[in-house]
Amino acid sequence: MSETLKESLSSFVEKSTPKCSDYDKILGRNVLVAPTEEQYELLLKRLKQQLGEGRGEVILEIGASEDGTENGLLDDEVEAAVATLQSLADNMNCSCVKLRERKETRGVVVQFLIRKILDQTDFLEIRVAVVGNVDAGKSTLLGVLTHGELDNGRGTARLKLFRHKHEMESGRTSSVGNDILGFDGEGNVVNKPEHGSLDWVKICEKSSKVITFIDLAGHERYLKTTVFGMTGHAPDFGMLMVGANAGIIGMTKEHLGLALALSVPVFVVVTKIDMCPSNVLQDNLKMLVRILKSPGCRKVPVMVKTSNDVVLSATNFVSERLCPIFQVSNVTGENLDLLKTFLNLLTTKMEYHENEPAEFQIDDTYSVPGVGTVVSGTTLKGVIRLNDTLMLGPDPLGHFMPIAIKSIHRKRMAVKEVRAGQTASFALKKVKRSQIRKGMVMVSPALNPQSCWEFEGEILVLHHPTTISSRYQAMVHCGSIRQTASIISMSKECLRTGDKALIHFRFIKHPEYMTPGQRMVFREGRTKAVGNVVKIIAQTSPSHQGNVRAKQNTNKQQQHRYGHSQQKQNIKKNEAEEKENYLMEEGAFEMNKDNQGGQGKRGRGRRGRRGKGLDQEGPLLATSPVHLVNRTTARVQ
Ligand SMILES: Nc1nc2c(ncn2[C@@H]2O[C@H](COP(=O)(O)OP(=O)(O)OP(=O)(O)O)[C@@H](O)[C@H]2O)c(=O)[nH]1
Repeated sequence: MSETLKESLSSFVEKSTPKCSDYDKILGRNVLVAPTEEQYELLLKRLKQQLGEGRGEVILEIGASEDGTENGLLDDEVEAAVATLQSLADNMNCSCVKLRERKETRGVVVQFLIRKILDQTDFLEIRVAVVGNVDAGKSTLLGVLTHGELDNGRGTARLKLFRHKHEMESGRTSSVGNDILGFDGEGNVVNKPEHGSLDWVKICEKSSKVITFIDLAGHERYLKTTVFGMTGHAPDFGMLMVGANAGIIGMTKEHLGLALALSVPVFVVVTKIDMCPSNVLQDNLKMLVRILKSPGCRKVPVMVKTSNDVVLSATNFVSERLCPIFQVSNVTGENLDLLKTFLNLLTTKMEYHENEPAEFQIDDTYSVPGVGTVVSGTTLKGVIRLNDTLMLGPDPLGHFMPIAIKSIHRKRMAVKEVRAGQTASFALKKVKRSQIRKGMVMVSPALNPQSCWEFEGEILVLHHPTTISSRYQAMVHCGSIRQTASIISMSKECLRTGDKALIHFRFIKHPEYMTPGQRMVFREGRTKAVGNVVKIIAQTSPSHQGNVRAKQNTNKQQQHRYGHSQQKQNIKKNEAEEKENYLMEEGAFEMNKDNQGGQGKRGRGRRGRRGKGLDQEGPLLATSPVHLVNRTTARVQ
């Protein structure tokens, strides 16, 4: 183990290791060597609890003494302890894989990965949001990891991941993409591309753990999409990418700040070490460590250089505070094995409640030929089974409608159920894609879901150039909700950077489904505030503006349903409007410095109508059919 890692961890581990009096009887070096019956039962109970906390896996150490002195087991003791551990693992239907062994004062201390053995259609799921400035090498690293082929330094690896024609042409990611990396029980990568493409079903069948990378755009103009990826896709971890030669530039700090604000634990991957002079690399690493340790971040950075470091940092990566740093090359492959081992060992401590009524947040919708309307998203609570009836909503009037789950896919694999913490897509019957939008939910009828136009949030302003006061409007990101809201009132007269306040918000377009305690981001351009939803304000009649809008939308829906003579025309009009709304949402009509062409005029018109305070960024998504077609047929999980 490198000295720096040892030093950084020693103080940290002591503070973060929980002491639990219930399990006093199973502490100590020898407990696994010859446990009594009572101890064995307690060990089993503890293992069950740890597996539950780690969503199906845990790293255990044998041979460490209670007080840290006289560590280590002798050869025959190790044999006995391993036999006990194996028996405990068998009892819990788990695999038991040795990770590393170290010499201590008395003998050896060994660490094992205990992982639940699941059937072919089940696997552990970890979501990693990939962030970092443009050109940091995000898409390239994902291409290299998931396809097993190194990059040539000129972008060959990333081509496998781009979804849009304009991405191929510009080399820039613009949408939220998903890529998966599967590990079998022994920790081997199972991804095997056939003719350049990956069969997700095969990967999932062979995997006991699947890492889903949420590939987010690095460019500032796509910040709205990046924030949506971080809030709406519920990542367990953030992988912050930094180009070795460029260092902390552009959006790197913004993305790090976002992960911190959303309490997503972060690890850093420094790429391009093959092409960076060592003095530049050292300077950039120093700067990175300084930023991570700064009062704003309060992280404990650790450089991961050996496989021992990997196990140690993965074992202690239970807290948001630790921040492992990897230095890799996508061209030579240096240190990529360390990163892969680390990914295999990642376990989330996020709590998911399977016993509560189901809640599913929708982050995308699709029209799949021959299947119909499909929604994808994350199961936040409970278990959703085939043929369950859930309440889908809220619609523009704030209502929910019952909807039956006709088929479920996890990572494109047909399954019978999904549990809290897992992403999935559902094929829905008798509902048009145009009736569903990102941010809607599907929840158990037992929750009797209510929508809200207004809510209260406790907010900390991270950055604002001047002051925020009532009637200020900005984008609320909360789960997969992404809608402009205006400030009705605040507990303070005005807010500046660093101020905290209780704020009463009102959505401007339609009601949403929210729950107290949800994390939220309130932002416009570089203005950023974060906080929690504290109160949902039940409201029987929405605001006037909302009411009119809601009525218009409902009328359109009724016309769809009852098939008036103008039905076809209306459908066309609705579709055109929906397309326009979508493009408007994505900022395609907004003016942008890089594009002063035909769209600009339209952009000004839109901007004019949308008024002050709306999202200022102007991603120039292609408005060509290519983009729209791609979007519609984008990958379904
Ligand atoms: N020499 C070298 N080049 C790399 C490495 N990683 C990425 N590159 C190159 O860096 C360029 C940018 O990589 P991308 O993967 O597109 O960067 P990105 O962070 O995904 O950029 P956005 O998608 O726009 O956010 C490409 O030309 C890659 O070939 C590396 O480790 N070494």
